Amino acid sequence: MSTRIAFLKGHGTENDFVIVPDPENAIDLPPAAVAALCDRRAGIGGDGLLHVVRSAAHPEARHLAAEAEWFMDYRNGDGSIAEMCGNGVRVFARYLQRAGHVAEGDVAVATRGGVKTVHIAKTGSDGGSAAGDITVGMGRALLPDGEVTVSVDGRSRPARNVNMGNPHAVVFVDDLAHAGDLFTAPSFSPASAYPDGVNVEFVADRGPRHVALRVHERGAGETRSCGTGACAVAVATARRDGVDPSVTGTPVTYTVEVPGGTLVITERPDGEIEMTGPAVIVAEGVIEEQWLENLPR
Ligand SMILES: N[C@H](CCC[C@H](N)C(=O)O)C(=O)O
Repeated sequence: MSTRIAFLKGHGTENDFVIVPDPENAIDLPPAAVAALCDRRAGIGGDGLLHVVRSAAHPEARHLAAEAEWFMDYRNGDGSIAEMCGNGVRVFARYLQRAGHVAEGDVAVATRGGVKTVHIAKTGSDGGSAAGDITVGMGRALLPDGEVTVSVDGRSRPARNVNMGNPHAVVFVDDLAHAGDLFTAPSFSPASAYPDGVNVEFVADRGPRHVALRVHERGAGETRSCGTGACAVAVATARRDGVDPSVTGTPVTYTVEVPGGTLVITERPDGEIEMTGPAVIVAEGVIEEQWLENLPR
């Protein structure tokens, strides 16, 4: 009799995730297994997978256990590992709340990009789909120097290099259709700018402090939303607009429309970036361990 492993499905502005609760880090999830679970036909389907592990039980998070009881072991849908996932950490917090591990209010979550503070507002009657339910302290953006270009459909455009713990290239366009079909990853130059690949965001203005984006995510393809990408876009747009809260001493807030909804990003004078948006648990079920064990390794 095979063991049945619990999973849940959730999303934040339609960036969707398979959630695998595994407090003691007992479930082996090699890249091929993650890719199979995230497969939208032969598996459960998701842009990524959130492996829910106690920090003390994971070699990469043990040193953070005193600060954050839970570690978000984030994987991209192709099985690759990313340092951070902004929509994912909101959905992760929603899972912790639903499972009774945390109440509404503040919770610290360990990630490969450091410990993030998450504030869970009182869940609305709609189960958390309302915008503005969960706020994440995303840390500071790094804006490395050096020219970067991104090419799609044979046209190169300048891009702003922004690191949110994971790498981003932000391209300003007049029309989001200029991003092309995004069936394949845009190319970038110089190759040295992103030795481990990059998340590419195309941004169009929608009004004062209001932009819209499309994104090709490293390890996932075009997604309906990217939380770290929305933060990178907000900071790149602020700098394009000549705004730097560390200089003005005043926070700046951007509304970022993603194909799957809306995220609100605030950059504070100390450089901390806060992202607010919804997070919804859609379903729960079981994974047949026999199926998981028979996957290619
Ligand atoms: N694909 C990204 C990780 C997920 C980021 C995105 N889903 C987010 O919400 O931040 C990367 O490889 O860096």
